[in-house]
Amino acid sequence: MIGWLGGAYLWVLALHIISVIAWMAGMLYLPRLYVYHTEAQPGGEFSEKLKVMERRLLRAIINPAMIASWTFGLMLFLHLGAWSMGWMHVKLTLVVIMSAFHGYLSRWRKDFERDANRRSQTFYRMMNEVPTVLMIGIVIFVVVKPF
Ligand code: HEM
Repeated sequence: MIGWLGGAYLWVLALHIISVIAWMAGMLYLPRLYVYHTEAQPGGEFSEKLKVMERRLLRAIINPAMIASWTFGLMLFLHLGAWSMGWMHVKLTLVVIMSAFHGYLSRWRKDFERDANRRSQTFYRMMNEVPTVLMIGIVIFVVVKPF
């Protein structure tokens, strides 16, 4: 499989970076909406507006962008034969944690949807930092390739 993308490699890399930017934009913003949501009166106008924003952000941007990031990323992975690269193992581990965090964001959205959130604002403020830290690690491993 190594080199199978041929001249399309750079196009796939560009598509990977574009989809990763969209995924990260949503992952960085959604927990911030949850911070605001803890301040809203359940059933009130602000809360209902936040529910629509959260649902659209997750379904229209974050979910498709994650699928595209994985698809293009795995194409690059096969092209490079990246299983032999140490940095790639660390990057993939961090990306798997990012994907699991995506799953938690989705679960928490459903709690807000049902007016059933019981987590505090402090909790969401802390969770808000998780994708930032993961993203910094991923970019350092993929660009600097420390090992
Ligand atoms: C979803 C699963 C992912 C897979 C399987 C994957 C895999 C890859 C592979 C194999 C490359 C090519 C590396 C090279 O050309 O040297 C790459 C490039 C890149 N990836 Fe990912 N990636 C994923 C997600 C992410 C995420 C979440 C980020 C950022 C938060 C990211 C950021 C980058 C960047 C910035 C590059 C360009 C590096 C360069 O050309 O120097 N990737 N990725």
